[in-house]
Amino acid sequence: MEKETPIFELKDISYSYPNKLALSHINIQIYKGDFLAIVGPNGSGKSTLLKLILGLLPLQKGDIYISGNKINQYKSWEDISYVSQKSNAFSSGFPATVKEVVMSGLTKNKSLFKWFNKEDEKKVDQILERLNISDLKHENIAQLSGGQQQRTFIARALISKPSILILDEPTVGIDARHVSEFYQLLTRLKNEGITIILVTHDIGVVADTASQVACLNQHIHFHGTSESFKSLDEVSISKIYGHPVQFVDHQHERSCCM
Ligand SMILES: Nc1ncnc2c1ncn2[C@@H]1O[C@H](COP(=O)(O)OP(=O)(O)OP(=O)(O)O)[C@@H](O)[C@H]1O
Repeated sequence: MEKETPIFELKDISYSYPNKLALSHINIQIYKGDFLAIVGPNGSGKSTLLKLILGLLPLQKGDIYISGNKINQYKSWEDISYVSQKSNAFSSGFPATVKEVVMSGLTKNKSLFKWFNKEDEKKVDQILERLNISDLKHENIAQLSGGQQQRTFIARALISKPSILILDEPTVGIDARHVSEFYQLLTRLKNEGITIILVTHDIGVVADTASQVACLNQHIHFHGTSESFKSLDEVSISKIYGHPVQFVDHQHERSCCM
């Protein structure tokens, strides 16, 4: 049987900022339908890795292939949606409603100067309903809570029906109920066949939600199924994090204290 082409293939990637080595010899393959959680301590290179995958930083060493094409020859960027860590950092005067922000997610599929139509309005309504924020449609984005803003940006990322969703710490500042709703949404999206790459600090939750976990700290220290990640002991995870990690046993799940 012919081997499946990975959606993303990173070959021996290293990246340095002036005076700072951020990533060293990264090799990783991500396949269609994978839900990969990338975990690691602060400053371990997670955002840098995402930015390289998205072509937002230039390659210095190594190669990245997307669906078999060298990254600089890849053309179907509209298939990839990205929600950045700073998406919900707004100044209070930012003049846009939830509807406008979500609709702007359709612009990458439109030719310049083409106005939005009734069909686009319908898409906005559907995605707002799906994320349970229909009531916020005409609210000013800057005046919403962090959790509401986050869901608005997820809606914006999803409205163009991407086949790949990349999220950088989307649950920062979100309360526990919304975090749990958010992971249920990701599980649904994964079941629909969307490939998901998620950078997060929620180790306990991702181990139960993602299909694969990669532990990054300049190098990839571990990459495997979430089952094999869950079987790692405190000593192994502490080594990855570079400081002691203690597991807390809740009734149904394991979480981490760092
Ligand atoms: N623009 C930059 N210039 C110089 N150094 C940078 C720059 N961006 C990141 N770094 C450094 O590179 C390293 C990796 O940063 P990166 O943001 O990728 O880590 P991270 O794992 O995403 O961190 P966090 O969990 O805190 O968001 C850090 O030491 C950081 O200080």
